[in-house]
Formats: sequence, C-alpha cells, structure tokens
Amino acid sequence: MNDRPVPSLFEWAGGEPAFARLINAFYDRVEKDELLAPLFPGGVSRAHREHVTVWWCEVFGGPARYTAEHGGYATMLAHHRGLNLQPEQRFRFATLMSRAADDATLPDDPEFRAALVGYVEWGTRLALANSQEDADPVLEAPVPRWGWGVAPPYLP
Ligand code: HEM
Repeated sequence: MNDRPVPSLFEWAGGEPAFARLINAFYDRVEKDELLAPLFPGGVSRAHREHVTVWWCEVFGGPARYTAEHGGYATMLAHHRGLNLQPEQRFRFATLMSRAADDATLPDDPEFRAALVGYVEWGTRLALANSQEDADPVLEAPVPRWGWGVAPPYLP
C-alpha cells in the first residue's frame, strides 16, 4: 500500500476536456439512435451538451458549477419531469454511455469503468422513475458526488 491521495474520478478521467469528449460522443450517438433521437427534436444543442458536461464534472468531483450556475438538482429534475421515459430508452441511454466512454478514450481500467456505469445505472433509473406522470420525486437535493465505491483505483 502506498499513501498517495486517491484522485477523484474527475481527475482520473482527465478533467473537463475528458467529460466534454464523453458527453459529445454520447449525444452524437443519441442523435443517430431510433429510441433516443425523438427526445431531442432538431438534434442535441450545444447548450444542452455543455450543461450536461458541467453536471457530470460536478458529480465526479470537479467544480460545483451546475450548482452555482445552472440551478443544481432542481433544474436537472425539472428537465426530466413529464418526459414519460420508457425502460427501453433508459437501457439504450446506459448502453450508449458505455460506448461513448470508449469513443472518447476515457480510462478503461475496471475500477474507473465500474464507477462510471454504476453512476449511469443509478442516474438513469432515477430519471426513468422521475419522468413518469405519477412520479412523486424528491424536489430538493444536492447534486450527487460519485466516488470509487468498493473498488478504488490501482495505485502501484
Ligand atoms: C445519469 C443519468 C442522467 C443524467 C446525469 C442526466 C442529466 C441531464 C441534465 C443535467 C439535464 C438538463 C440540462 C440543462 O441544464 O440544460 C438533462 C436533460 C434531459 N435529459 Fe437527462 N440525464 C440522465 C438521464 C436521462 C435519460 C435516461 C434520458 C432519456 C432516456 C434523459 C433525457 C433527457 C432529456 C430529453 C433532457 C432535455 C429535456 C428538456 O430540455 O426539456 N436523461 N439531463
């Protein structure tokens, strides 16, 4: 064991440029996807891509800019309410995020990818539930901060 500090997922991924690559690669795939493209009529705007990148950076341990500049959790929730997402759309969303991580050449070590898909699985299930007409979501909460969970990075 060494005593080096454990980097955040944000740092390990490569910071903001890495998350911008991830989110752009993801929405490039979404725009071509028959289940997800209809949710973004006219394509996924640059503003949407930038806002979601800011969200992801905050969640993974980067600057808390979605909280400071975009209204935090309540704004994100409001964007999903009433979308009436379907389970197959959720699953496709999660699958394309894994593919996009490869497209964007994010680190592919098992620990990082486990943390990434853990967050995607968690977040997409909440989005699916909160998007239903009869949902009763938590209205105020902090933006989540995701961590390494049970498998921290291998630091020889
Ligand atoms: C980890 C899961 C997810 C995260 C982190 C996430 C994040 C976000 C954020 C931050 C926004 C607001 C962007 C802004 O501030 O302008 C947003 C909007 C949106 N999300 Fe998600 N989302 C997730 C899951 C999903 C899923 C599963 C779907 C569909 C299958 C979806 C579809 C949408 C759509 C259509 C909008 C735009 C709604 C509008 O502009 O009115 N999201 N998402």
